[in-house]
Amino acid sequence: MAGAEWKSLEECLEKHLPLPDLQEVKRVLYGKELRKLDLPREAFEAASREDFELQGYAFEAAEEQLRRPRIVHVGLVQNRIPLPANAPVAEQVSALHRRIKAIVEVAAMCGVNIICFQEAWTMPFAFCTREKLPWTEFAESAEDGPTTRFCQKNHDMVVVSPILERDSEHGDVLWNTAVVISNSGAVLGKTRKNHIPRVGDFNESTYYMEGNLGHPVFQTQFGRIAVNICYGRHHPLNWLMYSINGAEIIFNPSATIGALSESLWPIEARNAAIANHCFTCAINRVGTEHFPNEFTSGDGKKAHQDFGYFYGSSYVAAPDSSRTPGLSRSRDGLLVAKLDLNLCQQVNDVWNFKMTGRYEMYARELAEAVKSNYSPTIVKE
Ligand SMILES: NC(=O)NCCC(=O)O
Repeated sequence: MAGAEWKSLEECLEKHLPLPDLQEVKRVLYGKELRKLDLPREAFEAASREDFELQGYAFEAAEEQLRRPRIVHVGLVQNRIPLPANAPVAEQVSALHRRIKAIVEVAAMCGVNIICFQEAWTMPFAFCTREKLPWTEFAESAEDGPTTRFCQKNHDMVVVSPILERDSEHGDVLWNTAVVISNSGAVLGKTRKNHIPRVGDFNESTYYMEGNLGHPVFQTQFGRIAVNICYGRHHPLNWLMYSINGAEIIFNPSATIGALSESLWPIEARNAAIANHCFTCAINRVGTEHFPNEFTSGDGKKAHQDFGYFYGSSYVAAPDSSRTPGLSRSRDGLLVAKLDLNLCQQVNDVWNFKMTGRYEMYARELAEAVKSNYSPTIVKE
């Protein structure tokens, strides 16, 4: 499995395919070609100074007679942890705040309205270790913890800030949470990871339970948004419920490694955008994180001190099946995408998945299927 030395699928295709083949391959793999955004020169200069990748693409919709275009610029941030996982907790958090501040400033230059960071962005993804300290010390209040206060200084942007939450008002319970901060600076609300992985080194059930807040959708000045945290992307019903509640953009802040999921990555969020007539934004962290103590995961493999390679490759997908190229597999990056939310309804009117979804039939059948005395309908000779 390639690490940082293999830069991206896109770079590989561009290097090896003759132009006519490249165009057809891209048409099939990425849908209709997106226009590159003309981002300000000073944004590229700042990105280069700060050593992160900056890319921008526009998703266009047809002109309508009765509705004006509903334009929103989203920003997706992927990054490495700047300090090693054994550095003092407060120093790690401060270093991540500093890193993200530099990227958010460039997002502001690019006119980003809604920005989303990666899953548990204030910490190393330490849940593989199953150790409690020091990792539980990274947990903070969603309402007024230091990271939420940091995100409230936000350049008139809505900020989606996925953190490890400590809910001190309710038994000090920890959650995997995304806080949504309005562009006014107010905390609009929070949402919690609904599906907790029990796969490979992803031992997250040691730290928190499945989310108990359902599928909230946040009405922002720029559109209705929802957050489907990482492993939730493998669950089509999770995407569906955010969409049924009216989400036009669903963010998927993640932490996932190449050996486990890289072949699933380009498919799942993109399929969700198609199936639910909405935009989806898939974000993954970058690099290999090393932990002080060895751990095993009951899979017969030798004890090890790292998770494997987080392959970045963040991208945005649209309801018409088009998608941006991914950010690189190896560098920190900011992906800016200009969306016209009118595309959601336009694609809905063409494909009618909501109208043809037969949800009442599935609701009835699922209500039966979850009963303990259910026997599956199998017709036998
Ligand atoms: N963070 C997380 O839920 N990772 C699980 C692995 C995956 O979904 O690819």
